[in-house]
Amino acid sequence: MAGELPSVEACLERYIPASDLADVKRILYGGEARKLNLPDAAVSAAQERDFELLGYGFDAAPEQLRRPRIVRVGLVQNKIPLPTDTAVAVQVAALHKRIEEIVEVAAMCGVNIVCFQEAWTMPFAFCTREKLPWTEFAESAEDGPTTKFCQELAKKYNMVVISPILERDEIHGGTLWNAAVVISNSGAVLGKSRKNHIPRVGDFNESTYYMEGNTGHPVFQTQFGTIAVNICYGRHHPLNWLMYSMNGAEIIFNPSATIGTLSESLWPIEARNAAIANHCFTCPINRVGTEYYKNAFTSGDGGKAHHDLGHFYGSSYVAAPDGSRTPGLSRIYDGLLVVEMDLNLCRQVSDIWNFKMTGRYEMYAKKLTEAVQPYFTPNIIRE
Ligand SMILES: NC(=O)NCCC(=O)O
Repeated sequence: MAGELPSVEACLERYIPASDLADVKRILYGGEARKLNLPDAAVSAAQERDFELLGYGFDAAPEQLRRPRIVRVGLVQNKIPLPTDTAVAVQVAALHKRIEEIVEVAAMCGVNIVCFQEAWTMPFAFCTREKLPWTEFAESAEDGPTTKFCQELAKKYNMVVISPILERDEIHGGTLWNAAVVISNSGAVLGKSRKNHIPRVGDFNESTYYMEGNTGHPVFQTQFGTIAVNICYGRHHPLNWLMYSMNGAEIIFNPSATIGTLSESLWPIEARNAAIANHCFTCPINRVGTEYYKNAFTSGDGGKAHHDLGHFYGSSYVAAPDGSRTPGLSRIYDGLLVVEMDLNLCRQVSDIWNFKMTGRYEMYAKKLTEAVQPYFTPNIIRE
């Protein structure tokens, strides 16, 4: 979008004096992330295919009894390639094609686990409150065309694929869900994780389409690490992150769709804080671009009807358990962020900070059990 700042990091690089830049990065990002050497073929393919390609690495200290557990994750952010009034099947096919060309580059970069953005096969059309044609984008998580497409990618590239889609569950009355399908590198569907928290903010009218998820906090044991998916608005709920961590997640992906005016100042904080609080890696991903709808819609606030939800600001990044983080991908371009991580860092940081040992979970569990009762009285001490 014309006039949008391409990237905060590029701005810092350009305007902070060289003598101060290392300190600024240490304070803002927890240090200068190690740059990955990505293959020339991948760099030129990304250029030809018109997307940004960045690579960083997080290291852990060598241990005597455990070998390093190195994994490469790939975070994909993209615009919708076609106008929102193009035929549904044509839009889906164009998105499959776009993702295929990005995943091919991810494979060249040695990515083991790739994750796409929330509802990646469609425009984020829930703002409109119209049912058709948007509900036609919904597919079976188990054997829909997008899952089949991702299974082929997973087998071809020996890669775990996380595919967040609008799910139609035919077995339960054709209900709709916002779900992430997790496909093993063998090509088998490992399972799905449904979005637990549905936004009721601004034009994010998702509650018109689907309900809060009923799959809890599943964690998937893959060949490359133990992973979970906390979809978008769940990012604002610290206990949601905690529960994935309680189930043993070492990497929590956060595929999202969110806009500048609402959440951009929260974006660098929430997932990074979750990585710190839970001794794990977190991977927030956001789409890019502004999606235009032919029929105007209102926000129910007396304001003018409008044709778009706002600017999706990308800025996908990875945060590590020690609180350091990579720079973000661009705010406006499609991109692939490749991040190498040694999962041994999770336990190493846990042994330093001990949040799992010092957390007073019993006390919280007891009080929360009381607090959700209708006749709860808060413990306020007055004079
Ligand atoms: N997709 C979604 O849940 N967006 C809500 C806005 C936000 O969480 O920033």
